[in-house]
Amino acid sequence: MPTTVDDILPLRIRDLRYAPSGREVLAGVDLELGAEGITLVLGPNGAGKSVLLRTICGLIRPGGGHIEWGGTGQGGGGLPGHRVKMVFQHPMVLRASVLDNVALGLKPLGVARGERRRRAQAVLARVGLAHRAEDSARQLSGGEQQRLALARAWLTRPRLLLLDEPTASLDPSASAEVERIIREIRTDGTRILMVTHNLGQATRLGDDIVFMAAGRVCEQTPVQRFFARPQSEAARLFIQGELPWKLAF
Ligand SMILES: Nc1ncnc2c1ncn2[C@@H]1O[C@H](COP(=O)(O)OP(=O)(O)OP(=O)(O)O)[C@@H](O)[C@H]1O
Repeated sequence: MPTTVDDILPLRIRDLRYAPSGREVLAGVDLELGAEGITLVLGPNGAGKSVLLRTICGLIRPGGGHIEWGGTGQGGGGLPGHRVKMVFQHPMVLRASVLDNVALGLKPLGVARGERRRRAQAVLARVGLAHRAEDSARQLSGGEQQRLALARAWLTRPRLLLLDEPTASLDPSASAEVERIIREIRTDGTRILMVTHNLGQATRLGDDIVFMAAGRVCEQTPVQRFFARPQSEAARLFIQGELPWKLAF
């Protein structure tokens, strides 16, 4: 039986460092992501969670360390193109229709215009925005814009999706809808690494938790064990609401 070599996962990160102007923002991050599931990144403000995601997707160049993509054993830190996508707390929305905003995701892949629009329409139906396809994207609510951003990322069937607080500005019902979409994207075969400050959301969505403080990963633990018996003192204080809002670097 032929074996498929996964060019993205597992993802192995070793001793990742980033110190702009000499201040350590990532102070030696070790992390491993297996082939499936949803990993939630928790930690206090300033822990380096967003910087870690931006470094993984190539928006920030690390000062040191190693990112190894996939099961080939070949590392080097190069990003394997469109197979890794990131969605931000405030999504980028162009002055164009909802459909064109989503179809845009397929343009770099050389997909013909008609096919781009057909696939965009199909993914819009999956995020509940099919009826808004021809509306101006800038007229969408915050929750709808976030669903648009998820649709644009989902359209390309990424192997790994990085989500930086995608529900931080949303009300509970809009958040619940985004959580439903995230679960569907995962079921479709996309690995998810997501930052959140919402502990309820972490228990609802997460398979495991990566807890960060002061630019390091303190622990990576299955979700139920994390909340019942965190391994690190920093995580225990964080769960109890007693960790200082920002740890000194
Ligand atoms: N592009 C950047 N270049 C240099 N420093 C940065 C950059 N982005 C963030 N920082 C700094 O790195 C530190 C960690 O920021 P980061 O946004 O990763 O924290 P976070 O854990 O995501 O916090 P929050 O929960 O508040 O979003 C902060 O002190 C921030 O000012």
